[in-house]
Amino acid sequence: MEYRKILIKYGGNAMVNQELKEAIAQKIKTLQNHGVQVILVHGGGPFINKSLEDAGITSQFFDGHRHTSPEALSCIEKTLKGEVNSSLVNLLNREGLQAVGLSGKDGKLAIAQKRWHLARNEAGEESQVDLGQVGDVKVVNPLLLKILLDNGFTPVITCIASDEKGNDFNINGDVFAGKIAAAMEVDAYIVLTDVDGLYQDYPDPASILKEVNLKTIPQYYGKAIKGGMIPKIESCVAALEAGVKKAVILNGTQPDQISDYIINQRTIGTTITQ
Ligand SMILES: Nc1ncnc2c1ncn2[C@@H]1O[C@H](COP(=O)(O)OP(=O)(O)O)[C@@H](O)[C@H]1O
Ligand SMILES: CC(=O)N[C@@H](CCC(=O)OP(=O)(O)O)C(=O)O
Repeated sequence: MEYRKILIKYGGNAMVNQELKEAIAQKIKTLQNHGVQVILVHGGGPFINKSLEDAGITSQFFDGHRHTSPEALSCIEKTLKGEVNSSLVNLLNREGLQAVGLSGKDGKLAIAQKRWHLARNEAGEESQVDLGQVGDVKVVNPLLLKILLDNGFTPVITCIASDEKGNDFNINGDVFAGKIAAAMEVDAYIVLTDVDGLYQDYPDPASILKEVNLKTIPQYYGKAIKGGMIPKIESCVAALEAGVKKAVILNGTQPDQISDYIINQRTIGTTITQ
């Protein structure tokens, strides 16, 4: 298949060092040279962990979502924008791209709403968890991103957004990326993390599931799909259900996987199929 427009979600766990981030930036430039428009959405979990620790703020995860107090949110926003986003924009610009750093707030490209998280215990009982200032994406306004892409700019977007009243929210990077991928009607949604894909028996890499069908996903929750994999898979499902043709989880610590998948069309990673 021909890829004209793709969204890459770059997870913080795959931003291991500067060389690796540079290699990812080079791959994005290669894709652009091949006529592929790229939207880059990023998180930065390990960088946030460090900033919160330095500030003496503790945080806890529920099914891959970080409970976020107002005090933590301020620290998270500074880290994602001032540290992670700014560094990625810089690396892409150095490769010769024209990168534009954004969050959901810019041009109101994503409007958030508070997330009421539904947690399930081992007995299968559901309860609502208040995650504080954690949001979901309510609406995406694609115009700004279209204008940027059509004029040769590379949007680099981090997962902070406000609701209509201007309240700020921390949104899981995968959840945020899946919604943008859907609204931008990309040809492929690529999730870069620090493992080769979804493993049936984590952490055994030999147990990688090469293909998982939307219909069979529910049987993996609580088994293969745990922790950080929950929002990743959920975001792939959301993107596919909204019409995105391909969703795949690749290993961002092996940057060649990006060109292998998009340019050489090799079957790698875990593909979530319709
Ligand atoms: N079945 C599984 N297969 C692969 N990874 C898994 C699985 N279950 C949980 N994980 C964890 O999910 C992590 C990736 O999610 P996350 O930590 O949120 O990364 P990122 O920063 O890329 O978003 C992996 O590093 C791994 O520890
Ligand atoms: C609500 C929530 O969990 N927000 C995430 C945002 C960053 C993120 O998702 O980073 P990765 O893509 O590296 O995992 C957090 O605070 O860690």
